[in-house]
Amino acid sequence: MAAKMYVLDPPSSASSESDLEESQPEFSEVFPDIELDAGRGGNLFNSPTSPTNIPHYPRPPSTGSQKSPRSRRQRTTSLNQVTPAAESIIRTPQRAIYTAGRPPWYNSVGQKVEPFVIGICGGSASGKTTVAQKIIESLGVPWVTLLSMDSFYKVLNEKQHDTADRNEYNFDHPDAFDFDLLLTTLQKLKQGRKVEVPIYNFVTHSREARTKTMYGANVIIFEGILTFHHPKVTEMLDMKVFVDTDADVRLARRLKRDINQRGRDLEGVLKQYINMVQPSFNHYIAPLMSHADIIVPRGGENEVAIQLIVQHVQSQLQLRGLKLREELAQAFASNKQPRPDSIKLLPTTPQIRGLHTFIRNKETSRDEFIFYSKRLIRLVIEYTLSLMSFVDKTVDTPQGVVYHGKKTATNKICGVSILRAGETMEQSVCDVCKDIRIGKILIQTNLQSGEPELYYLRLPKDIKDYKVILMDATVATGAAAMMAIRVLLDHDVLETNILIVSLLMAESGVQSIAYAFPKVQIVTTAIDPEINDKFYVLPGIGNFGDRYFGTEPSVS
Ligand SMILES: Nc1ncnc2c1ncn2[C@@H]1O[C@H](COP(=O)(O)OP(=O)(O)O)[C@@H](O)[C@H]1O
Ligand SMILES: Nc1ccn([C@@H]2O[C@H](COP(=O)(O)O)[C@@H](O)[C@H]2O)c(=O)n1
Repeated sequence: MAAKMYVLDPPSSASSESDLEESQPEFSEVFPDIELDAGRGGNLFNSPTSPTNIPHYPRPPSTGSQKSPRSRRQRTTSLNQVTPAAESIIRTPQRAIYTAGRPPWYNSVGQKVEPFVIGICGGSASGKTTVAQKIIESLGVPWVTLLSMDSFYKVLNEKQHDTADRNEYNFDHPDAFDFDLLLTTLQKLKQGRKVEVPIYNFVTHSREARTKTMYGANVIIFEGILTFHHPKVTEMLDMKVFVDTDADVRLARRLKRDINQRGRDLEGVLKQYINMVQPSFNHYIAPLMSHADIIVPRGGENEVAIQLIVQHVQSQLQLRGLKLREELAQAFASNKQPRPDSIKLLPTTPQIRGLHTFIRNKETSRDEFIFYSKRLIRLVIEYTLSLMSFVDKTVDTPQGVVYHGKKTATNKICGVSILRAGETMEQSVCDVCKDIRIGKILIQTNLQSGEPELYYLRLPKDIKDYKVILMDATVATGAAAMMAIRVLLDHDVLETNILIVSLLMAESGVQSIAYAFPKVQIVTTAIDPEINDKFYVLPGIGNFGDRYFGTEPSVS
């Protein structure tokens, strides 16, 4: 399935422009197009509808200019985006759901697998962005981050602004760029972490107030006129591509683009080109060609060169590729390990076994299934709270007598549900933690690869300061739970501050999580011994989400 390029405004899948006036400042989202219902976290799924049974409404192809009802304008700003697969957008009257997600970017021991970084360098209007778009289209991987060097133009002072307005400021000199910011941004992206990328406005020669939130991906493309200028940046590139297009073609394209899109006039473009763009190209940019692994003459129309690049990237991705679930399923299957202390199993009382008997019974009606699941959820959530640190608190009773009590050491507790099944646990956590904030992570299984993929996330912006109760109804191989934990760690949540909470876990899943993330507490009401070749827990409860939301496939 080919990933298609969509330039959205608000932007495409994994990047979001965080606009100070317009966005909700308390939450950051990966897919801002998804509209959540009002409330603490919003309800992504109006049960019983699941994303898999909502019809697909592919988005019509974009022309490349960013358009939304919020701000319709021509592209005057730097281009940074992460691409979703086009066919994989579900549109309902209320919301859009992206159904192509990011495959695991970590291995079976929880360590990150670095993305493949392609650097594209070349003169202005040589076709760098076009080449990048074509690579993305052909790559067929669902999650690619495209970072543009334009975002890192320095902020100008008043005098420099006047110079720029007279077309006399040299934007083609290395000094025009903030290489420090560029370096840290690229480093963070390469580590899979969240970054805020400036949005550059070519009309005003300035950064916009809003930024774009971007995440590392399996492939990162970084393009710009001086991509290979800084040795530390060049070091980070796994593949260096130079787009070599004739100067007259570049000038012709630039004239058209700058007049149509960047608010310039003919005279100004020519003046800037002759005095700065051309000399800087000859002096700084053209010599960078010697760093390139591949030179692409003529740019985007050179299909052969683009296919060669794509084949190389695909083979590199395959080398790093993961059969994560399979690996996890086998990791601890034959190798019986003692359970680590981080695993907190509720005492297996007759009451707990009784509740399990209801929800494991295939004859249990949906109504009863929901009722008894809710009871069990409440117990596991209360138990989770009992694992928090408590401090002494003394109060006066209405009788004027002192009571020496306790209170939780922190009020900064946040719930994060792994959609869809984890959402069933939200109400319970809201019932026991007053005013708790709820985040959401949508992870689904890719039906072709069998691997979990990250589709959407919405987390409180300051989540790093919180203890996080991460909720999923069941854990089998642990692949999805590990993905969610990885997301939290990438948002700087401390491993010691994460508790993964489930009704039922498989022994090997528990072991995998505990081994990969030893400081994460794992809380559950039962641990089953096996998983089958479809990665279902045995004896298990079947598909919890399907039974709870009533979306079980009908048996004819
Ligand atoms: N092969 C091509 N044929 C015609 N126009 C092109 C071609 N490649 C790029 N362009 C146009 O030239 C301009 C600059 O291309 P772009 O890919 O944005 O270059 P860069 O990123 O190097 O500045 C854009 O307006 C684009 O539409
Ligand atoms: N305020 C600015 C900033 C940059 N430029 C020109 O943009 C060119 C780089 O962008 P490409 O998309 O062409 O790679 C560069 O050559 C600068 O001269 C500008 O005109 N105004």
